[in-house]
Amino acid sequence: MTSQTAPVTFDAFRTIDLRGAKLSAAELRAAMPRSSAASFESVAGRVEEILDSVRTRGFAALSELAERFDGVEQSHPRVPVSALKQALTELAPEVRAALEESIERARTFAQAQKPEDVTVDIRPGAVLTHRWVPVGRAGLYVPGGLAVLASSVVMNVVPAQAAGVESIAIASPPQKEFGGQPHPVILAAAALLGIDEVYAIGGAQAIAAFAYGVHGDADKAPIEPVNVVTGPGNIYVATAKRLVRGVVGIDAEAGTTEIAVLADDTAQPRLIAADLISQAEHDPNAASVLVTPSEELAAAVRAELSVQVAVTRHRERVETALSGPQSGVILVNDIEQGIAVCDAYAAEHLEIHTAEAATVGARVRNAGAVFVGEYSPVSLGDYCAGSNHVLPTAGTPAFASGLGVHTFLRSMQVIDYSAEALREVAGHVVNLARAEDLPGHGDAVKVRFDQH
Ligand SMILES: NC(=O)c1ccc[n+]([C@@H]2O[C@H](COP(=O)([O-])OP(=O)(O)OC[C@H]3O[C@@H](n4cnc5c(N)ncnc54)[C@H](O)[C@@H]3O)[C@@H](O)[C@H]2O)c1
Ligand SMILES: N[C@H](CO)Cc1c[nH]c[nH+]1
Ligand SMILES: [Zn+2]
Repeated sequence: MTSQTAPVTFDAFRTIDLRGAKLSAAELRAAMPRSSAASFESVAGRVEEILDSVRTRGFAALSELAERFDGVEQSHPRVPVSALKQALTELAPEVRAALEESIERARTFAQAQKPEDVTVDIRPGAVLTHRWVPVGRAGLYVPGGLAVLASSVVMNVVPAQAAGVESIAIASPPQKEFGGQPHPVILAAAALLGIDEVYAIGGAQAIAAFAYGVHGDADKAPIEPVNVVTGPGNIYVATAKRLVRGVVGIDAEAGTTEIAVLADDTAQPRLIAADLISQAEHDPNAASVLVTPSEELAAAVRAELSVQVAVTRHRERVETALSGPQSGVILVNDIEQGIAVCDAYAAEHLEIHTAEAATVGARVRNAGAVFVGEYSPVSLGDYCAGSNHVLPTAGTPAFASGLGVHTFLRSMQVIDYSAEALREVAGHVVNLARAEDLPGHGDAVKVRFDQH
């Protein structure tokens, strides 16, 4: 293990020492570093108010919220198609080339994810099909607060298109310096993917507009409600998605970014520090966590953080994120306990920097995505791996999945029995209906075979 030595170490990156601790599953989960500042509970009340105001007052509420949160005046949030075309024309060639590469890789992976329909002859003449159907309309959120994430256009749109969604709309916050439109690279990415329905709406209000729709009038074209809302965002966006779930489907609560790194003494502190910083720069509430049995590595990563944080572009944001209660080093006895800790934490991104990294990675159950070895950094997945960067956060990777083609598909069972096939099983249907005291069910089968 080599490292530049630094005069000071990043002491604000705190330690949780779990070596020797005998904790139940619930105690282990409770010991994980989490922020209460950016939690569902802390913002749910305010987000509910925003959702209600958009649901009940439509465009008037959207325009007030755009002024309050984004500092722009807005009469209608729809971005003209001409602005999308112009943004694409003016897109820097190297950014266009990078977006095209990102699209190409994401599309290859998305196409391969498409599930096949399954048809089974349960008995002669009794045919069942498990059919996959794309949702009709999807609303995709693209962040544009602290950073404008044009890459999230690719991550949202590509799987929706691969699934066959017919109607796709995008929302992203209005930017004051761009006349109240979303950032031009976001518009260009949408145009590159052939999307022409884009709204300059940010935060929880965008999720509300998609979930409930917005009524139009003589001057204002409506925003049609969608079936599924997807995409990443800050705590307001993630909370809004949880609250509208049920009115619409959602991908996952893809909220404030997290990275966990599981590492042993074969790891390079310089790379780990860079990766922790790369995700901390998303948000002051972002979480960067190192899980290791090596005190020496932990000290070396702290020293590297001191060096690298001092010169990073978003230093203040990164320092806040790294020194928050959601970040730090977790010391464990060995990699075995490290895996248990990573499963309890359930990070959005988990990097494995250990000997036999692929074998260790394969043993992890709970993570949004696993990045194996030192040449698979999260930044690669953020832009160009081909995998999707819209991933569950805040412990939800224990049950939720990242964005993919499946997000935009639902399955439907198709039942097709012939007369003979129904006759064969009719007695069992009648008997089960009788057992449930629902004889009408049995009669609905018998009537088909009654002589008139
Ligand atoms: N999990 C993932 O897959 C993933 C991927 C990319 C980014 N992210 C996360 O997305 C987030 C992007 O956040 P962002 O803020 O930069 O952009 P954003 O677009 O998510 O949020 C900006 C909007 O937040 C709203 N807002 C701001 N302050 C508010 C307040 N006090 N009350 C109510 N609403 C308010 C405003 O409407 C604003 O338009 C980051 O937290 C980043 O870590 C997550
Ligand atoms: N790391 C983010 C997911 O949490 C995705 C992203 C987009 N651009 C840069 N990073
Ligand atoms: Zn990122």
